[in-house]
Parts: sequence; C-alpha cells; structure tokens
Amino acid sequence: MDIDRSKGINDSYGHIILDNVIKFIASLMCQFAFPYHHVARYGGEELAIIMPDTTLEEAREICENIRAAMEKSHLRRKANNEVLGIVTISIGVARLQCGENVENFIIRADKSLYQAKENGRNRVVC
Ligand SMILES: Nc1nc2c(ncn2[C@@H]2O[C@H](COP(=O)(O)OP(=O)(O)OP(=O)(O)O)[C@@H](O)[C@H]2O)c(=O)[nH]1
Repeated sequence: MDIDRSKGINDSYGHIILDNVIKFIASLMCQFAFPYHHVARYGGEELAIIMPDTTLEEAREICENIRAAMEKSHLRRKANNEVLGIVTISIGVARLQCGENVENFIIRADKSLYQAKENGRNRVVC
C-alpha cells in the first residue's frame, strides 16, 4: 500500500502531517484486517498486511474496504481544523504461490502496486 501523491502532502503541509496520515492509514488497516493478520510498515510511506489463511478474494475485499474508507475520510489538521483534502491510497495484492521465494512474492506485490498507480491511483490491483 502506498499513499498517492504523498510528496505533495509533505510539500504543502510538512512531514509531521504526513506522518500522522501514515498513522491514520495504519489504524484503518488494523480495523479492517482479520485479528490474525499482520499490519506492518514497509519502507517510508508504504505499509503492508501479511494475510495468512486468507483467500485472494478476501484480501481484495479487505483492501478495497481500506481504500474506500480512506477516500471517504475527510482529514483535518489537529492544530487548526484545516481540511487536508482527499488523500487516497493505491494497493497491490499478491498471493504467495506454493514453493515461491519471498523476494519474488514481494516483487509481484510491487508490480500490482505499480499497476494500481499506472491505472490512475486510488485503486486495488490483484
Ligand atoms: N512525512 C513522511 N514522509 C515520508 C516518509 N517516508 C517517505 N516520505 C516521503 O514520501 C514521498 C514519496 O514520494 P514519491 O515516492 O515520489 O511518490 P508520491 O509523491 O507519493 O507519488 P505516487 O506514489 O506516484 O502517487 C517523498 O516525498 C518522501 O520524502 C515518512 O515516513 N514520513
């Protein structure tokens, strides 16, 4: 999962605001993930959920719920209640294949994410 146009948020509002957006997205991910899933930060403004014992369809639905909840969230700055505007996220999903090594699995998840960005952002690609 990667925040769309996060550089613009940093440039307009500063790093602390984007840090708070990252925390908010992490809370949404924890809210929609199953209790036995693992929500993690993966690099700077990228987050990931490891979903054992989960079908691709369930994974897609969870990610779509997170994406939609983010799109509907009207984020405001705590300090002055200023509206940040709509912040969206793009999500790439991959299913670990039998016998596949982790590096390859991550490359495929990254390719899905890249495709989500290419297709216009604010979407989930499996
Ligand atoms: N505040 C904050 N900024 C971060 C963090 N990690 C990465 N960034 C910033 O996130 C931005 C990532 O920008 P890019 O990867 O160029 O992409 P983008 O602007 O999000 O655009 P797209 O991903 O193409 O939609 C950079 O400005 C980084 O400095 C972090 O932990 N906190």
